[in-house]
Amino acid sequence: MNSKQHYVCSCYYTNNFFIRRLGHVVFVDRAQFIKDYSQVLKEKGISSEKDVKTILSELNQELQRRKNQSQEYLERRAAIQRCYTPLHQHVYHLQESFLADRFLEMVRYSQTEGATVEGLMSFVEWNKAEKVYGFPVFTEEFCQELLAELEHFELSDSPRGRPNTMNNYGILLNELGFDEDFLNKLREDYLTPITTLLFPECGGDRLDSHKSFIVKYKTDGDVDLNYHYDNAEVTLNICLGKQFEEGSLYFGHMRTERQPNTAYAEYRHKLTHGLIHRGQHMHGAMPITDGERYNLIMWLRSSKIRNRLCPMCNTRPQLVATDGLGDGFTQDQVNVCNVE
Ligand SMILES: O=C(O)CCC(=O)C(=O)O
Ligand SMILES: [Fe+2]
Repeated sequence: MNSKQHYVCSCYYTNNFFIRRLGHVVFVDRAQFIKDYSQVLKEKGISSEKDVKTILSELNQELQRRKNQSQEYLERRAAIQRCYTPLHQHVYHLQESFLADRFLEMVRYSQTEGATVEGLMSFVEWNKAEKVYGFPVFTEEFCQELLAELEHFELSDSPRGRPNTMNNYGILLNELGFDEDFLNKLREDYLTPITTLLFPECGGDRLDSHKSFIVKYKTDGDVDLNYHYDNAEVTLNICLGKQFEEGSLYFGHMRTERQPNTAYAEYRHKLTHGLIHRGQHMHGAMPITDGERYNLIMWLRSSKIRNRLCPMCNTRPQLVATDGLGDGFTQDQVNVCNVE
C-alpha cells in the first residue's frame, strides 16, 4: 500500500444511510432522526415502537460499520494476503488479450489527434440515455476466468466486506488485490482516453482514483438495487455473467436537476459489455427473476472535481483523514479537519 494520506468527507458519517423501507436518510443521532423523519415514518406506516427501534438499530450498526471501516479493511486485506490462494493468478494482471477488440479500437481512436465524440459513437452500441454509453469491454473467455476466480474466493473462508450500504453480497476488489496491476492500469491506460473525450466536465480527463467492487444478484439474495447515484464522477459497470433473467438497469434524471421530468431509459445487461455513465445520473437495477448476475463496478473519481464539491453531500468537502483508502479527495485545495 502506498503511504499517501487518504480522506473521506465528514458527511460519510452522517449522510446517505440506506434503509430499505425509507431509502437514503441522514442520521446523526436518535433525537435528530425522530425529529426529521417523524412525518416520513408516519407516511410509510412505521409507527410502532418496535419498528422504529429496529430502524434505529440498523442505523447505529451502519454508523459503527463506517467508523470501523478503515481498521476492518486493513485487517481483511492482511488476512486475504496471508491465507487466500488464488485459483487463477494471471487474472490479477491486466493483459490486452483480456480486452474486447472493439474496446481496444475505441481506446486507440480516442488517442488519435482530432478524435471527436461523434467519431467515437461509431464504436458505441447503446446510447439511449443522455451520456450513457454501452460497448464491449472484456472477452468472454476472460469473463469466465474472472468469474471462476471470484467464485473460488467466495467459497474460501476469507473475510470480505460489503461493497456499499445497498449491497449485502459482493466483493471489494481492492481487498482481493485487483487494484495494483489490473484496475489502476485499466483506469489510467485504457479508460482515461475514452473518458477524456466523453466526460471532460466531470473530470474524465483526470480520474485519479477509483473504488471497485463486484455486485452480485441472485434470487435468494439481493435481487435488485434501489434508485440511487454513485459516489463517483464517472461509473463503469461491466456484466461478467453468469446466466440470469431480467435485472435491467434503468436511468432517470441527474441528481442535480431541480424539476426532473423523469422518463426512464432501460438497459439490458449483456455479457462482456460495459456501460459508462456519470456518477450523478440517477439509476437503479430491476429485480432478476432467475439465475445469478455478477457485475464489475468501477466508481471512477476525480479529485479535481470532488475537492470542490463532495458528490454525496453537494457541499465543499470537510475532510477527515482515514487509514483506509478514502473516497478520492486530496488535501491540496481543501480544509482538513481532524474529526474521528
Ligand atoms: O446492478 C447494477 O448493474 C448496478 C450497480 C450499481 O449501480 C452500483 O453498484 O452503483
Ligand atoms: Fe450505481
